Amino acid sequence: MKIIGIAGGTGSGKSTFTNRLKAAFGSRIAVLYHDNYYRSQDSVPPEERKKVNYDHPDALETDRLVRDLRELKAGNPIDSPVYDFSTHNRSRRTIHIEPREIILVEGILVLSDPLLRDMLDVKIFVEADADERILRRVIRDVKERGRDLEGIVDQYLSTVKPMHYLYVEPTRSLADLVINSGMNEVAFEVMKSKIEKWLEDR
Ligand SMILES: Nc1ncnc2c1ncn2[C@@H]1O[C@H](COP(=O)(O)OP(=O)(O)O)[C@@H](O)[C@H]1O
Ligand SMILES: Nc1ccn([C@@H]2O[C@H](COP(=O)(O)O)[C@@H](O)[C@H]2O)c(=O)n1
Repeated sequence: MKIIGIAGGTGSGKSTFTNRLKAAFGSRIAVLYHDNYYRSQDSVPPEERKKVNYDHPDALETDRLVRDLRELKAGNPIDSPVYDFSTHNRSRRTIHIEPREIILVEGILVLSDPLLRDMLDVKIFVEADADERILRRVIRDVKERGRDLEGIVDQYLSTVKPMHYLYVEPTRSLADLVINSGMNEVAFEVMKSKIEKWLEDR
């Protein structure tokens, strides 16, 4: 089994790149989203949840993600948690994931944790200008994550932006490949060929 990590700032195009690879290989690839491992906040009142720093590594249960990857590597299925951004909490659902030859792990901080990073066979960092990333995030958070403009701006200035420069951006230098867009055709072809080779060699 090979594990590919896809990191990068919010709105950089991580999901875009991940989804293109997934679409090319279908059921031979499984995807684990680090976002699904945001900590459960059952005991935190809804108003308080909005104030949490979700861009700090401590907001994520990365040790559970590492355990799940180890299980998959050992040939065992896992039940991944599912996160609900509209309630800032884990949903009651889980996703059953069977071991696959290729696993993609996507999230802003997947290159930040040393244990997780050491499990990755390829480390990718997707970059995009900060203004483009925040503009994309505004549209996405309003349309898909139940947020309002004022809240998005407050959160961006108070936590998302400073944490990006503290924890996300420094992991760029740890990547094997830095790509300038999730739509980058050359990077897609390179990764597609690499995955095809892995699958042939099995
Ligand atoms: N190169 C691009 N050009 C235009 N829009 C893009 C590009 N890359 C991503 N997007 C759009 O920006 C939004 C955020 O991209 P996404 O891949 O979800 O980012 P991330 O997973 O890094 O937060 C999505 O609506 C996506 O369609
Ligand atoms: N309750 C939450 C949890 C996380 N976020 C934000 O999600 C961003 C990471 O996801 P991307 O798809 O944008 O990479 C991260 O920047 C967190 O701020 C949130 O808003 N609410």
